[in-house]
Amino acid sequence: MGQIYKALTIAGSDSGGGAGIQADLKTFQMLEVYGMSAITAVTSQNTLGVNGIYDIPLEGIEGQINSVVSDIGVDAVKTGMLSQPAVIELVAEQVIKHKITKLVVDPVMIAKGGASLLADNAQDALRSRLLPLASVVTPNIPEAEVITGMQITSIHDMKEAALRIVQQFGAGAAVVKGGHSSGEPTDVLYDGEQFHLLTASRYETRHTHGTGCTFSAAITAELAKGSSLFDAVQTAKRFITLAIRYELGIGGGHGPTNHWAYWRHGNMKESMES
Ligand SMILES: Nc1ncnc2c1ncn2[C@@H]1O[C@H](COP(=O)(O)OP(=O)(O)OP(=O)(O)O)[C@@H](O)[C@H]1O
Ligand SMILES: Cc1ncc(COP(=O)(O)O)c(N)n1
Repeated sequence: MGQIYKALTIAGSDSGGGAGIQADLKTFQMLEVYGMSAITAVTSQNTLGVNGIYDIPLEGIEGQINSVVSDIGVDAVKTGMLSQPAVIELVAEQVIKHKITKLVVDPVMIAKGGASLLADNAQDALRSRLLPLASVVTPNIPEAEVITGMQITSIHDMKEAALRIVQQFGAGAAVVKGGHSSGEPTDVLYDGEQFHLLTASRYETRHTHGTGCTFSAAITAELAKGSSLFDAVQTAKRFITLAIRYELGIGGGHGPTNHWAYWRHGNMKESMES
């Protein structure tokens, strides 16, 4: 079987299977990384929206992380929905305690349907406790605006926000995602030294539930395998573009992306270009 690479996601459960823990584990699996989870909250959710949020007690979250790390070990970790300031605090402590060096922080704040997945009073904890530990942070445009306090209306602004997330808040790198912009969905990576723009075609579809989770999980999987940050982000961009392009068309609202697409269509050269 060769070497087994391992990744842990610390995030919320999406009963509908398109975002959160479920999206992360499907993505890890497709990229041939062994996936593990520490669930922070259970959501009852489908493509129409979030119907309920049930937070897991702190000792339960800590127990899941300790169980996994102490026995199986992790090559990379990602965070998603962290829900409350105390959860952020706990995760930061665990990252330090377990000497996690490859940490992808997806600063999940609001679900596509509008439900809040991060308490308003948790934003400070996110900025001060978690961002300095992150190898890379992956906000969408509204999240980058909340983190930096600046308005983002152009690629120039996206670059400025990515720069601030690194220089002001201490993250190793930042990718400001362009899914919420108009026009091509260009993502801006600042790796601490230079900017890289990652562009793809925009597919007009309502089935974009969990795009951010899937993208950041793909970065995590590639980092777990030892890829450079730039290569990991490039692979993740390809993974999510194909997952959006080959939509499944499930559910009456914002349906999930297609986590099989990279595997089924990823080796077709033209699949990203047409
Ligand atoms: N319609 C689209 N066509 C192609 N790529 C897209 C589209 N929408 C988003 N993307 C890409 O998907 C990735 C995720 O970006 P997005 O800005 O949607 O994240 P997000 O809002 O955090 O996602 P979510 O909250 O749904 O999990 C980025 O690489 C972005 O460029
Ligand atoms: C448990 C969980 N985590 C993350 C998201 C964000 O995904 P989206 O913005 O596509 O709803 C979500 N809806 N649910």
